[in-house]
Amino acid sequence: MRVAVTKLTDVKLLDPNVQEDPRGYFMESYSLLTFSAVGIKCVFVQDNISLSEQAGVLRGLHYQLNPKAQSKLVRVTSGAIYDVVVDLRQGSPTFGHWEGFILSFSNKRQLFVPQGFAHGFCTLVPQTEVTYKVNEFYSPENDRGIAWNDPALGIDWPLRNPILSAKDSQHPILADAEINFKYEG
Ligand SMILES: Cc1cn([C@H]2C[C@H](O)[C@@H](COP(=O)(O)OP(=O)(O)O[C@H]3O[C@H](C)C(=O)[C@H](O)[C@H]3O)O2)c(=O)[nH]c1=O
Repeated sequence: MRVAVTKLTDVKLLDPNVQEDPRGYFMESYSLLTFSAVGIKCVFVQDNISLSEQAGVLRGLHYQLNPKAQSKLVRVTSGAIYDVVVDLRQGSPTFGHWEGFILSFSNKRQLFVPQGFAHGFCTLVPQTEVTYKVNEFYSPENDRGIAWNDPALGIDWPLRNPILSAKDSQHPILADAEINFKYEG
């Protein structure tokens, strides 16, 4: 498995080994052994799947507060997304910085989003299914979000008028958001 360097420390973009043969392909989408070897040592406790029927759906930017903060391992099992993370760790040299990645069924790339980051994506094609592992259970009382279009973040989404849930159209900007993550260097 190859790990691409990202601009945000601890965020990892992964290219798993794909074993192709005349029948098609096989790949280990997750293994504690190979993922620990690249520094992803958390134990995942829940798998999530979302399907977005249309292109232009934007889900995010979400995070859970401590003590229920989540690390996420994200991959696309149908279609394609522009996947975005934002550093929310107070004291981080990249606090408030964002980075975007194209994850797709065809490129088989995965993104590791550590706790302390907001996460969101927009779909690039219809019928896009996103599958992701989390290392902490869903906690509605700790579920928070920041505005996808916060001018201070300046995220360069590949769309202008996304399809949003009511919740995602009402998140505060980062400056007004409740966060409790500390950068540990
Ligand atoms: C996250 C979650 C949600 N739900 C329920 C709550 C709602 O009744 C329904 C849809 O939830 P929500 O609108 O928050 O789903 P998304 O907009 O896809 O949010 C997710 O997508 C962004 C990109 C993320 O990174 C988060 O992990 C997650 O918040 O599923 C559950 O039952 N369990 C869960 O773990």
